[in-house]
Amino acid sequence: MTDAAFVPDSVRSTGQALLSLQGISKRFGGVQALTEVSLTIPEGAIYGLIGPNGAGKTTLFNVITGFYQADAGRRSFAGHDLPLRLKASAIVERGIARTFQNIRLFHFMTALENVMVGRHRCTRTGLLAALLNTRAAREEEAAIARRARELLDYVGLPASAAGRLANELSYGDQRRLEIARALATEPRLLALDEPAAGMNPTETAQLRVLLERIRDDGITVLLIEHDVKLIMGLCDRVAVLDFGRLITEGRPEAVRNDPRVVAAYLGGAA
Ligand SMILES: Nc1ncnc2c1ncn2[C@@H]1O[C@H](COP(=O)(O)OP(=O)(O)OP(=O)(O)O)[C@@H](O)[C@H]1O
Repeated sequence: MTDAAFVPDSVRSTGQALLSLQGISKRFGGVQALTEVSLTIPEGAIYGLIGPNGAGKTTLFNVITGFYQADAGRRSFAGHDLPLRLKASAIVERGIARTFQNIRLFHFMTALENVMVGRHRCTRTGLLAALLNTRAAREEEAAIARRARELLDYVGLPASAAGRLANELSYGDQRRLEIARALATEPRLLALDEPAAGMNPTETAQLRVLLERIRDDGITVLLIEHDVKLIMGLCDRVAVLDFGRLITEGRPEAVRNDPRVVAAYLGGAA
């Protein structure tokens, strides 16, 4: 059974909030996908979002990243209101970058070019300067390429991968490349939609090390993941959705033993 009066610890606590959601609801026709979800992601955390199939994880993720507009609720990011109507591109500009469950790279561009595309969102030189190939535009392009190479190295791709087409890379490397492209927008919150999906155990272990590094370098991480073992071992906090409601939220060891979570996953009553 869900507990409608549940208020997560992280909502009660003050300070350190990077992203706060209050009373977020979303309906698709006759389906109430989210009902008054409130949670706060503390800055500097790896924050996991789990729940059984159809619980509303992807919907909430899409609301956070501007791909869906919530019907009701409020949200704030880094102390500023983040209006529900903001589009995905505006959300990126505010400092939230995402990856996708099904890899969405530009497959016939090189790995380096894929990351440079992400970086171009942050450039200052205008289109006219780029077309005229001014010195400022050339210098900026060189700086973008330099930063893109750094990011490829940061996510663990070998230097030889930079010039290869994205679709020639291994699955695990494509996932890393997606993360590099998201990081190229210099986010404060990196939102990952099932980053370990389809990975073998070695790739998953490497991903874990990378995500901890990203967190330790000051970028907050949000992830949806079906690999509960990975979530429990990696996350600082975990939120659990069931039938569109937040049923519990807290440290992994507390969430793991919460009877509401056990019941949600087993499909029984708490
Ligand atoms: N675009 C949509 N149109 C209609 N219904 C939708 C849409 N997206 C999600 N839903 C419904 O909303 C509910 C929540 O779905 P959602 O995909 O958010 O769950 P989930 O927890 O991510 O599930 P899964 O783990 O299976 O990916 C489900 O009943 C789903 O069928």
